[in-house]
Amino acid sequence: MAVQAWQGDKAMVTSATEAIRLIGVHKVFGDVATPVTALSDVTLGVPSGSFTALVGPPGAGKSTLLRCAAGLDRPSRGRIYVDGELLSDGSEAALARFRRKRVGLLFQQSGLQPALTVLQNVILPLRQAGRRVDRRRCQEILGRVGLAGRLDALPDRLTDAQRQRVAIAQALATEPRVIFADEPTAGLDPQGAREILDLLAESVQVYNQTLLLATEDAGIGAYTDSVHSLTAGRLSTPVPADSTAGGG
Ligand SMILES: Nc1ncnc2c1ncn2[C@@H]1O[C@H](COP(=O)(O)OP(=O)(O)OP(=O)(O)O)[C@@H](O)[C@H]1O
Repeated sequence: MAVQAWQGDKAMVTSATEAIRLIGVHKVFGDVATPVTALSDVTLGVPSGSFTALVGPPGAGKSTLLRCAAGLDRPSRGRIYVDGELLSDGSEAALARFRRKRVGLLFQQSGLQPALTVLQNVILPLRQAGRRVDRRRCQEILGRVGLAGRLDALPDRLTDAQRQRVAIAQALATEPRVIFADEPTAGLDPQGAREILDLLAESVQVYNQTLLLATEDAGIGAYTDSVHSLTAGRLSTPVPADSTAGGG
């Protein structure tokens, strides 16, 4: 098991089954005169192989938490472990390497390259990470997200939901252990949103990945293993999926 123990933290339970652990994470933006506290003493464990949601209103700190956990931003205080690696101490170069190799990012805007086809967009992150490109596998992933017939299409010929499917395929292609998704269904109609969430839930199972997803949608529990609630930068007790989804 690649996950190291969270040693030195006597209060924490050592766990080899957690993909993400935040310990006492604070994040303050702004200067000393006008600080904005985005995260306040957040401690959170996300089990390996789970689909975990972070729910909260606008400004609650969801994006900040995801950005810190994905190594895109640094906490002001506290420690973050992802896939057994302590992030908070890493250099910029080490963080960038970590992101390319271990983390998948799925954000509101898909960030697809408009001049590249669907298949080329899925191959791109592999090339950027210096990885061997297995076109057959990329095609298989695109088939799994329902785009087998659109491999050669350019992004502007797709619907919003299809573009988000390409972004999911991109996130899956590099085989990250952990995927961070920030409002991945924003702007989609209810049917499109349901399809994307079903797809993400299925991908977590098929590829045995860990997904931490931020949303304002309190109904997310129907898709996830657990839901954490974030309000004004503070986390409240997780809600077991059984109590929100009727055990299904
Ligand atoms: N780069 C930044 N500089 C200053 N303040 C920031 C910055 N990023 C976030 N904040 C502030 O931190 C707080 C949390 O913002 P964050 O975007 O993490 O919340 P959120 O729950 O993701 O909300 P939303 O869904 O609206 O993005 C807010 O008060 C926000 O204004």
